[in-house]
Amino acid sequence: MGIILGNGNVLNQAGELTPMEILVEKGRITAKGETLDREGHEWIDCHGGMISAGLIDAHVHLREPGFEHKETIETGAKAAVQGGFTTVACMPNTRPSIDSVETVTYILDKASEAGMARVIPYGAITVRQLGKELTDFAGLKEAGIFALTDDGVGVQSTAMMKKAMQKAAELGIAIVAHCEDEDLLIPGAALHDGVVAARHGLPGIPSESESIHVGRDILLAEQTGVHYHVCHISAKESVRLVRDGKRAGVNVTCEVSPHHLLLCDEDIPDNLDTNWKMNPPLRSREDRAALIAGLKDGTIDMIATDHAPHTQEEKANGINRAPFGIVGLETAFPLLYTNLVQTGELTLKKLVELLTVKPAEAFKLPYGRLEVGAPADLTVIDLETEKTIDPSTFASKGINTPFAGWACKGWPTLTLVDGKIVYQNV
Ligand SMILES: NC(=O)N[C@@H](CC(=O)O)C(=O)O
Ligand SMILES: [Zn+2]
Ligand SMILES: [Zn+2]
Repeated sequence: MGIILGNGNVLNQAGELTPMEILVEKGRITAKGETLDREGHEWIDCHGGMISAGLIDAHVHLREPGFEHKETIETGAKAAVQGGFTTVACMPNTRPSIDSVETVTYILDKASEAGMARVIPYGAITVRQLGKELTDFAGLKEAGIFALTDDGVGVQSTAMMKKAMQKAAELGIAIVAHCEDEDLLIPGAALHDGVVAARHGLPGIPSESESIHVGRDILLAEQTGVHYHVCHISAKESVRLVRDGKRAGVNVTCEVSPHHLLLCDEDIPDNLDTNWKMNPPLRSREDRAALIAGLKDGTIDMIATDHAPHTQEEKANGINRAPFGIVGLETAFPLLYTNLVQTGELTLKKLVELLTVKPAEAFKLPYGRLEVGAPADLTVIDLETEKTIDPSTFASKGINTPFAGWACKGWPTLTLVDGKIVYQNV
């Protein structure tokens, strides 16, 4: 017996929503058609929602092992499916960091116990993410890592980055970079080095602290031939460097977060609420415009949330001492749909691609496509009902978001992973 998703619509090649039923059997999509034979199958009413391939997030922090007070693999994977994400790639800045086969195995076991979203762990580039010694790339690959990154910190040494890229290229693994040159950081700086930091008399985080690493690494990627991916791109100069790198034939991709697309430093409230503190910081209005332009012209390959849960106590430490980071899994699609698609900045088709097939293509994942034969990772989204973002409804332990109270359409109502219903709210 299979499951038919009925009374739903899918995007066609032209980007129009057209009625379509989807049959799911034994974890795969086995048929698509305007009306399918219901005989012997369970029929689920999608209430006119959009049926899409499950969303993919190449950048989340699940905090386990070590920081279970912020999030666990179970709560994070549950937050993922509640947000329509069926695959999430989790970052290695845990304790211990994901720098050993044991920790990779631990995470994969916990994720399959949770039985929610697929969780694909990143391996650390350097041991304990200290930037001093490369991890065992081949061993980590064998254990099942998604790609390599030291996200949370930048790889400071150019020589170390070059060595990492050479080795990763040999093994066919991507190097994914948190771009931040610590030489250019002022301790305690929390906001972008721009008008808002200046108005508050605060030290700022300059755009060059990011873009210098982006430029350096694109040159190294050109040399080594590795697939190089830039995390949470935020500065207009970084976008330009990636655009030029692509033009020059370098194998470079990048992601942008929903918050950098939707907010800029001028939106930060005067009380300096720490839910507006994240790394990289919200940059200027011009940077935000450059990110949207980069999405439109294909320079930016995908949207990734950088879901970074922290506790209320940690976030209550004031703008200088609170940790960087905001949650994103449960608000990404509604926010982007409402504030980029409904406003006419992006088409719905483009938004869905940026969250499905584009990350799948960049990282050669077998997900993200609504095709017969593909794994049945599916998301149904209600594009009509408006609801207000309410952190008390989050499955995540983190409620650190600057978007509480925003009215949005585009809420996921049904999520299937591997043919199993893991979230349903209809
Ligand atoms: N983005 C953030 O502001 N914080 C991330 C670290 C990171 O993504 O660099 C975290 O782990 O909390
Ligand atoms: Zn980062
Ligand atoms: Zn991150």
